[in-house]
Amino acid sequence: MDVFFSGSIRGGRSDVGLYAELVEIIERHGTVLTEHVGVEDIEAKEEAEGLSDADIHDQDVAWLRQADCLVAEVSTPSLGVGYEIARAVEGETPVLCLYRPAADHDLSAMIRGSDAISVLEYETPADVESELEAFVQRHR
Ligand SMILES: O=c1[nH]c(=O)n([C@H]2C[C@H](O)[C@@H](COP(=O)(O)O)O2)cc1CO
Repeated sequence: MDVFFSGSIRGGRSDVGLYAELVEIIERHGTVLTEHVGVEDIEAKEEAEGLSDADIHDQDVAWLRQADCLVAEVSTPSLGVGYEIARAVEGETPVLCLYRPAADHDLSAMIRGSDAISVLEYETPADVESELEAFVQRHR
């Protein structure tokens, strides 16, 4: 089972450690196509590999098409994450968003207000582990 994990990169990297923990939980149940989202210095690595913005976009859209479901950490707002969520919804790929109410930003109405998107509020990965596992298992 393939999971697309979305998390902020250019929107801000303050939650990168959390992304890595969530990726680790999901990887117990399937393949995370985008585990690079949880890698500390990913932009430097992509640059060293010579990846253009078009390469990044096209690869991510291909992974979105391949994914059985999408899990997004949405506490740090990100244009790229919002774009990936919207494309997943359009493609009828199940979407689970994880949001920490203690974060600096209120969750967008375009996420919380969508019937096609499930939102789980949490404080630490341990709080959300069993529901996250159940979501991933349900969409294998
Ligand atoms: O270098 C990148 N690699 C990459 O895979 N992405 C994708 C995956 C992330 O879920 C999302 C982050 O978007 P943003 O950079 O706008 O915060 O976009 C985004 C970037 C940079 O925009």
